[in-house]
Amino acid sequence: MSREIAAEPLTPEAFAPFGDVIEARGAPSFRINGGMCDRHHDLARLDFTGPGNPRANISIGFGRPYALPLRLTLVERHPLGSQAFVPMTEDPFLVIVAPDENGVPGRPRAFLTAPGQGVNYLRNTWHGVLTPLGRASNFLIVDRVGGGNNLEEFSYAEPWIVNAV
Ligand SMILES: NC(=O)N[C@@H](O)C(=O)O
Ligand code: NI
Repeated sequence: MSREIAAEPLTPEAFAPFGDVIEARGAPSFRINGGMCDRHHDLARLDFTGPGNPRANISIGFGRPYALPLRLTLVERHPLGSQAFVPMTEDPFLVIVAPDENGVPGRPRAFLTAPGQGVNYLRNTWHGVLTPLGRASNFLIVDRVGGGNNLEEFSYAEPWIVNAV
């Protein structure tokens, strides 16, 4: 079995089992501010649970770029909360997810974002860490603060070679 992973274009349909694509696509949900603003509403399934009064947290991550092809060994998941990354530039980034197979991640899938697309990982979804491409850039992060352990990491025995052709 090849350990080469070719990135796919990020689409809501393909990504749906893993999370949501955050972007202003198609007609707006509705207009606000007297018609001066088109609102694309309720784009992500936020989900925070567990001990210690969990709540949403907004942060900014200054992500440094990774070179391709990427040797992927580490994926992680957040059992107590969803996690969203929205780029603050038009630069693409790599979105890596994997199905859960009895508690361990299976073969990863990689998606390349179109300019401006962000993602929301559903709670407990295996994913690679934030992987900017191109320039170092800021990302808005929406995830969980609260009690308990919200990070589970897994290292594959052999690396996957991820590329974006
Ligand atoms: N820890 C953190 O803020 N980021 C990671 O969870 C990640 O998915 O990049
Ligand atoms: Ni994460």
